[in-house]
Amino acid sequence: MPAPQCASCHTARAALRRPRSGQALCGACFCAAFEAEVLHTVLAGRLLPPGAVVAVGASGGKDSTVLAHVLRELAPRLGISLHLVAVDEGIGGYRDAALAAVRRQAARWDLPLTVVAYADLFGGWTMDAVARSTAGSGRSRACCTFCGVLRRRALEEGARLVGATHVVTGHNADDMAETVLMNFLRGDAGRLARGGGLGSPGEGGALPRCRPLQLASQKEVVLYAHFRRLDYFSEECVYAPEAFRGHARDLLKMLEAARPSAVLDLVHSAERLALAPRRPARALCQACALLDGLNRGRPRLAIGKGRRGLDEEGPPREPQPSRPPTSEPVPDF
Ligand SMILES: Nc1ncnc2c1ncn2[C@@H]1O[C@H](COP(=O)(O)OP(=O)(O)OP(=O)(O)O)[C@@H](O)[C@H]1O
Repeated sequence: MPAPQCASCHTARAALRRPRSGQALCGACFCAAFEAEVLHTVLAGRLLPPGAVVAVGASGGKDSTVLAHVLRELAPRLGISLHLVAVDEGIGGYRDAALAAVRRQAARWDLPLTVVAYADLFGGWTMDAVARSTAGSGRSRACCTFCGVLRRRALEEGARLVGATHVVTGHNADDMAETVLMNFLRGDAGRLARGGGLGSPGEGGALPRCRPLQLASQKEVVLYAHFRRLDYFSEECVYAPEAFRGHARDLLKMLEAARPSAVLDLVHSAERLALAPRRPARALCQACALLDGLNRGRPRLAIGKGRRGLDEEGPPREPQPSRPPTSEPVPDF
């Protein structure tokens, strides 16, 4: 049976059915619809005002590749300028190849690119050194906790370096729904309450951040990359396989099979949640608390598995001399 006609232009043959609506579209009309929806997300949420200098967190993966491409298409209408910021976490056998993809994108799209490295920002610590330091049971989970916090800080530093006024990341609806599930499963009411919405207005002096793809499904991000023939890096991080997120992802797939709207329902429920009162400011920010634990050779304390961790409050600690990760810290996992 021949493919139906595109429901939008009525001239080309449809190349896909949109996963959520079932609408049959040709590749060109699908890409135009996808871009229009991201434009709507940005305008309706007032995420990026005219004149904004936007640092795009560029990992080389499909989401940030699609985000950078879509924002480049929309930039003239939004009146914004873009700067790619890539973070080199120091993950051997993974990040170098991903960074090569970012460099190709920057050259092809004629966008400025700045690379910032954990090793330079965090007193010599790379993710490989952190992984060695936290080796033992639960190693990979700890890696993702450290990496998430440090990457957030690194992106902020990179964005400031290039004079950005806003930071955007490529998180899509599936990423957000997984995060909501993870926070529920961990009973982390504070993160649930803080994680909703399309971004943060830039509290505590931080640059405003947003996620323009937050309402786009992973399947459609992949379809957009396919029809726009985008070149991206698709391998999984070497530390990801045992991360807790994998369980949330499996659970989400089962939920979605039973209830196709489950992903967006979870995203929207998080937007409306206000479970926990705001926590008082910590003596140390998350990144500094983690680095402090690493430098003491006690990473377990920093992620909340010790007596006074990331999620516990306490009086400020005496500053410790920074210890470069040349010798193996005593693992306490
Ligand atoms: N090394 C990095 N440098 C700059 N930004 C990053 C980096 N890693 C992640 N990000 C930003 O954080 C977002 C979420 O990253 P994460 O790795 O959690 O998810 P992802 O779905 O695999 O994203 P992507 O497909 O873009 O890699 C990315 O889309 C990107 O904007």
